[in-house]
Amino acid sequence: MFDSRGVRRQSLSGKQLRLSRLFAASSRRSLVVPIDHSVTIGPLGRSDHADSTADLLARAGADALIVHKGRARTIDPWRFGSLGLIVHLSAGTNLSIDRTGKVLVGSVEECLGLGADAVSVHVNVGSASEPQQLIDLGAVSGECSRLGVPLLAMMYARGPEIGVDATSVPTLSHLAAIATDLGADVVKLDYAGSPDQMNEVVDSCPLPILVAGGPAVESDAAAIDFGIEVASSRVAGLSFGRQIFAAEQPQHVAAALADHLHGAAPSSRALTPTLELA
Ligand SMILES: O=C(CO)COP(=O)(O)O
Ligand SMILES: N[C@@H](CC=O)C(=O)O
Repeated sequence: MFDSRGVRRQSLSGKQLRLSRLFAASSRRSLVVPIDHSVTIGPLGRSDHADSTADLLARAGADALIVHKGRARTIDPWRFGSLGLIVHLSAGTNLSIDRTGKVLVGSVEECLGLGADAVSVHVNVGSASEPQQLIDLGAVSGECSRLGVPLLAMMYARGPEIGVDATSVPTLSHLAAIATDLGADVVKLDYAGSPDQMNEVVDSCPLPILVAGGPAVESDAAAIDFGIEVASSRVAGLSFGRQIFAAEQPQHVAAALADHLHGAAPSSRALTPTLELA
């Protein structure tokens, strides 16, 4: 589409518009903070922890929070003035016989009713229930396309007999390919171990990649250094949960990472080509 001056204008879809809210306009990069761990491991703090975490993330300049639907209702809506809301649709617990099993616990429509900007699904490739988890990813991506809602796929190689290195370039590229093929808009992966190796994964994948933080490191400074190292690759951003909410000073770590990402050179894969707005 061209305007009267012959300048090409991208016609917007709901999915593209919502997706653009999750990335900083300056860098096209994103700091997303998941706090969806409580279904798996139990409470992450006091009863108001989700609200206080959303408050500090908004102050720190993070781009979005990932939380389950019921927990989202414990958060003051005013926190979401600048902070995006991603509602997580997967659940599984560490008390289960199948600790890598995941089931869907909500619908995209329900998340829209909560005000979500996007939804997320977690898939453990290699789990005994991998086939059902793939069915669920495909079904949610279909619903997301119909309703114009971005889908973040959290892809991990996890299972009792996983016969590959879960963070190798081939494995991470395979996980990213599954997310791409089944219709996700953004994929979250473990770190490949070095910026060069992460760039190999980026080069295999048309989707923006966010890197997960993994278990909290021993100091806030180490968490920040780790995030800066990851961000020196061409990934679209960070999805750091425990590195931030388990930090001694979560707001300090989140602010340092958000500042770094937003001041950094744009990632070439930060947004899909259809998201170039002008
Ligand atoms: O899957 C996860 C949260 O959704 C794990 O995130 P972290 O490794 O950053 O804690
Ligand atoms: N994303 C995980 C929770 C955090 O570790 C899940 O869906 O189980």
